[in-house]
Amino acid sequence: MKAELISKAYEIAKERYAEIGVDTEKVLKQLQDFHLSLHCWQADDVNGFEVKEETELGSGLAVTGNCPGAARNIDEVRQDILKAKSLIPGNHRLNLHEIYGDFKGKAVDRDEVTVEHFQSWIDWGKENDTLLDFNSSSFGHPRSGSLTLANPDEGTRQFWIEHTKRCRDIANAMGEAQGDPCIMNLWVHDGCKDVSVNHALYRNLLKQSLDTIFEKEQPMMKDCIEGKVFGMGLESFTVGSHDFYTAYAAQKGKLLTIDTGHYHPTESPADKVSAVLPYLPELMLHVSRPVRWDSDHVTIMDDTTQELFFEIVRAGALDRVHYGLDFFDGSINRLGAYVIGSRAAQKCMLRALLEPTETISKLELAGEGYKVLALLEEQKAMPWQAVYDEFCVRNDVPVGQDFMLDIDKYAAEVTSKR
Ligand SMILES: C[C@H](O)[C@H](O)[C@@H](O)C(=O)CO
Ligand SMILES: [Mn+2]
Repeated sequence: MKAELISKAYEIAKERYAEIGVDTEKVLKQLQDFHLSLHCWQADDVNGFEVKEETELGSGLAVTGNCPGAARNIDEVRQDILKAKSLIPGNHRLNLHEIYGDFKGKAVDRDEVTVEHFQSWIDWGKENDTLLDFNSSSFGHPRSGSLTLANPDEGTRQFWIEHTKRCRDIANAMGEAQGDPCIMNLWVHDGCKDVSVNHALYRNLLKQSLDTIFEKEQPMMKDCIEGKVFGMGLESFTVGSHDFYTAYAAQKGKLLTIDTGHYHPTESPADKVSAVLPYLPELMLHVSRPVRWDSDHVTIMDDTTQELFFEIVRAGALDRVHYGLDFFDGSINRLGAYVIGSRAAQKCMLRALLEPTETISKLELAGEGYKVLALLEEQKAMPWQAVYDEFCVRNDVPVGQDFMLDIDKYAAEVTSKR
């Protein structure tokens, strides 16, 4: 795209926004401070680096598609993530699952993992100016079954408690090493495929497990807990539902993870922001896109995502939210998926930052209903894209669809040879 054209369009956009009281230069600074946490698992279809017998992902999760070029090892995941980062404006964090440890070809069971298995990631983060976040991994293991932390079997439950405690130690060490708290997410698939009568038992067990896991103070990490409406093969009941974790987080001062793919089709994740923030310290997002039974399609600028970012900005909660991504699609170019999803999340944030919220809020409080509607409608066609293009230019990344050229080149030179 022609640099001159982009700059002209931006200058016009800047004036248009100034007319409604919005300072695009200030917004560009805010967008620069908006850091996504890129999920490592999009690079290799949630495979990870454990030495294991071929196992299906399972545990309520599934990745479909066989687009060639998936990363096959730690070097390829790192290479792809750096490539993705070079095509996404701004600087972003990396979100690691425990199964992505540097196990060096050795079988390390989940209750044996230590920070040593993540030392090379910590070093990589430093070398590449990338802060790390972390996740315990309860899926895709011979002991995953349908119940982990809520399993009535003492041995199985203790195995997963030990795993999760170790993950907190690792997250805390990451936080210490990077001088910035590591955000550690806990999601377990625990649930039932069919009708069951022991819901209270499972939930009490999950609560007890969480209490044990969280006993140790870990100052350089933050715990977040993520509910889900159902998982594949676990359709009838989810132990860690949204209500369960919201209540737990409120009582214990933990962060709640809102995964936009984890709710009923007509339930609004955006509406949860102002509902839970009076009770919770902070939120973690997993920005994704549900399509029927799948919760993990690539993020796009759909209404759900846009509304979520509007709600965060309108609530004045920008610095109380952590912005993780959580989609995985093995049917399209994986690097393309990273870039499309990340840019879509940024654009939704940009549009929210460009809203003349104060003006609209005053009109609403003055009872000027039609003007509120009118201004909100007008925002939809304001030239926000020109501001995003300028953001790309200032960050020295391809503007608009030009990133496809880089992705095709990378596919030809790198991923097609895998
Ligand atoms: C890899 C998983 O998607 C992730 O850990 C979890 O956050 C989830 O959303 C499960 O549906
Ligand atoms: Mn998630």
